Amino acid sequence: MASSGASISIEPRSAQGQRFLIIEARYYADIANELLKGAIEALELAGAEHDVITVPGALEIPAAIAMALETGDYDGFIALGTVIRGETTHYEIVSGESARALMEISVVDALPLGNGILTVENEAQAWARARVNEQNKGGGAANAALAMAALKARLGEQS
Ligand SMILES: Nc1c(NC[C@H](O)[C@H](O)[C@H](O)CO)[nH]c(=O)[nH]c1=O
Ligand SMILES: CC(=O)[C@@H](O)COP(=O)(O)O
Repeated sequence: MASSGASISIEPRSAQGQRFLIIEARYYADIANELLKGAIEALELAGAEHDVITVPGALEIPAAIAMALETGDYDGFIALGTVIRGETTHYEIVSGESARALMEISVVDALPLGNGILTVENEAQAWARARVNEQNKGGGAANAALAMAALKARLGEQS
């Protein structure tokens, strides 16, 4: 049955004139490089500008976004990192708390945010997800941020 309501697409439009901040945790530096490559390619393809800031680990990403928010310079955020399970319960803290804090800040502050923090069992799983010519999760996170920025702009136009 056809809907009578307006349809709001979240397909990214051209992001010309928009600026995104990539926050990358370089805990696993080589994997971080690949995630970053995918994210930058996606932003450039959409015509968006970007800055990159680096933090030590995934747990620092949400606070870095909170700090950057105060500048008012960004239309969206892309969180990149890799968390690999070790011997202890620390994995649960790093993977769960980083995701929880990202969800919280994105909802509370209505932020276009793509979560590209891999949470995996081993490096092989991480590489398969990071490689631009495989799962390209960095590009996927950037595309999610672009889509949400487009949605926010469209909803702003309607109000
Ligand atoms: N084990 C991983 C970490 N751990 C470090 C934390 O993110 C944090 O930097 C530290 O606890 C100091 O506050 N970070 C990752 O990004 N990936 C890991 O696998
Ligand atoms: C995800 C982690 O924090 C992990 O790398 C820590 O390893 P471990 O549990 O062996 O200390």
